[in-house]
Amino acid sequence: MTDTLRQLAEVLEQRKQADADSSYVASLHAKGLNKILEKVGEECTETLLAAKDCQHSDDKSDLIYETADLWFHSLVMLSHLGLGPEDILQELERRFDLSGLAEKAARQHT
Ligand SMILES: N=c1c2ncn([C@@H]3O[C@H](COP(=O)(O)OP(=O)(O)OP(=O)(O)O)[C@@H](O)[C@H]3O)c2ncn1[C@@H]1O[C@H](COP(=O)(O)O)[C@@H](O)[C@H]1O
Repeated sequence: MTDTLRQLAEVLEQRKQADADSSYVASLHAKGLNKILEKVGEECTETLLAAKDCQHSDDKSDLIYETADLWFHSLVMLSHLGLGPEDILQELERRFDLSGLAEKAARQHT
């Protein structure tokens, strides 16, 4: 699973140097951060709608498709800002064995 993210991140880094006419990722970088954020927001909304629509259905394919779009555009956003999936995975790993409720309580006492 992590290997897929690593491979995609490598492609995204290569596409920073690519021609915007032949690469969707390069075209997003060329349009700049605001366009990338607009796409992340759009995909986020589409993911929420797909989740609502499929909650009582056995067919979750739309949710899988929209979440893939959201993850992909989030990775482009991170790449644009000099970050990659390894930074997020590292943060998630740091949180292993730390209850969300305990973490929240600790924050409220600082
Ligand atoms: N995983 C993806 C991926 N997921 C989604 N998309 C594109 O993201 C876009 C999603 O935007 P929308 O659904 O809003 O469609 P749209 O209306 O065409 O978009 P806009 O015109 O509104 O920007 C579509 O063009 C999809 O093809 C992706 N484009 C590329 N990748 C990966 O990135 C690699 C590099 O892509 P290129 O830079 O195009 O070579 C590819 O080999 C893939 O591995």
